[in-house]
Amino acid sequence: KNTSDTLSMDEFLVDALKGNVILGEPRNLACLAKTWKGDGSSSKACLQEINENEGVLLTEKLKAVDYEYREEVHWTKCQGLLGTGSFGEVYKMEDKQTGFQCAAKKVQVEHFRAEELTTCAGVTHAKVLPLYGAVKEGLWVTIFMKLMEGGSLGQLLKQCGYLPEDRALDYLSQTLEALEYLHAHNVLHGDVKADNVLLSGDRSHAVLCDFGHAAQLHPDGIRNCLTTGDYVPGTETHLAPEIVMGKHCDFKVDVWSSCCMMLHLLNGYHPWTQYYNHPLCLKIAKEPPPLREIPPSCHPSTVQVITSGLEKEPTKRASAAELRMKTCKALKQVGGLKSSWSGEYREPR
Ligand SMILES: CN1C=C[C@@](O)(C#Cc2ccnc(-n3nc(C(N)=O)c4cc(F)ccc43)c2)C1=O
Repeated sequence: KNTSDTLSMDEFLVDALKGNVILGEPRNLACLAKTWKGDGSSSKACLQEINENEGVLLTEKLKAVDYEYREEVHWTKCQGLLGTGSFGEVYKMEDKQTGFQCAAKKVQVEHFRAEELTTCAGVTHAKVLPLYGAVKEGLWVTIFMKLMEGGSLGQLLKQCGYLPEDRALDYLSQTLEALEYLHAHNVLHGDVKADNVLLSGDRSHAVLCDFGHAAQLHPDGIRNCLTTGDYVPGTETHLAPEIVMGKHCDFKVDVWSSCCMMLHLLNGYHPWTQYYNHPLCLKIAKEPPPLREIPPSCHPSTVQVITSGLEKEPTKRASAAELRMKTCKALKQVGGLKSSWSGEYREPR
């Protein structure tokens, strides 16, 4: 089918989807999500819109009833808040009909970015959090996703201070696997950090989440400047120099952030914060990369990994694929994954 047919097919589909919740495909959700732009002034929202319920569910475990899927009617939050993502709160939820439990992130329509869904819909990778669907109900967008019993790496760090080198290398390697896949599919994550890495119940598996800052970069390499348009910068301590300087940005910004996360895992605190006050972006632009924050106890190959990922010049910085290989080698050099979860607390360095 040529593009114009496909476009009209998508437009036709969106028209059919408006006002309904169906069991559908990722591309249906991606098309519908693009119509969920907050017009910025909820006063315009007429009564009909406040009552509107539409969306696409991607798994049969979440069952719409008569083309509706409403909170407290068809699904309900259970227990408390799991965490907070970019512009949203995350809850554990249960489908009232099937009893299936998963996680749900609620975002106000005016803060919703279609990229949060268009970049991860249809993405299937062992290291990326699976999307189960999304519905709009009035002025809220609720995004459903797989429940990760181990919580976030950020929460684990708060519990145990900082991680042993082998554990930190293992989580960095899994994060780089996700980035390698996303970058190969022209998706830039935009907010790589410990809070956005979720863990399985036994903490052995990690998945990358939170596409609220993601961007689909055009493969023809047109000048991508993340500080224009509706890009919402990620976490300040993890921002790459080219972002804070408003320069050309590409996938390498995620590699820089992943090594800022690595310093956070190894030290128990974000980089820059022990040496500088806010606004940190001026220091990130001016100062050399924070290599002095690498713990002296680290193996030389671990130092090499972080050094390659914290190159200020993006063209000299390692790609996610290159850094993952270096990280796997470093993990072998330190003797592989040995440290157990003894639950001991390590006072941040
Ligand atoms: C595929 N997809 C769809 C929405 C998404 O952009 C997100 C997110 C997000 C942001 C922050 N935090 C969590 N978060 N999720 C869980 C969970 N699934 O169990 C969770 C559990 C916690 F303990 C803390 C934060 C948590 C999830 C995305 O990636």
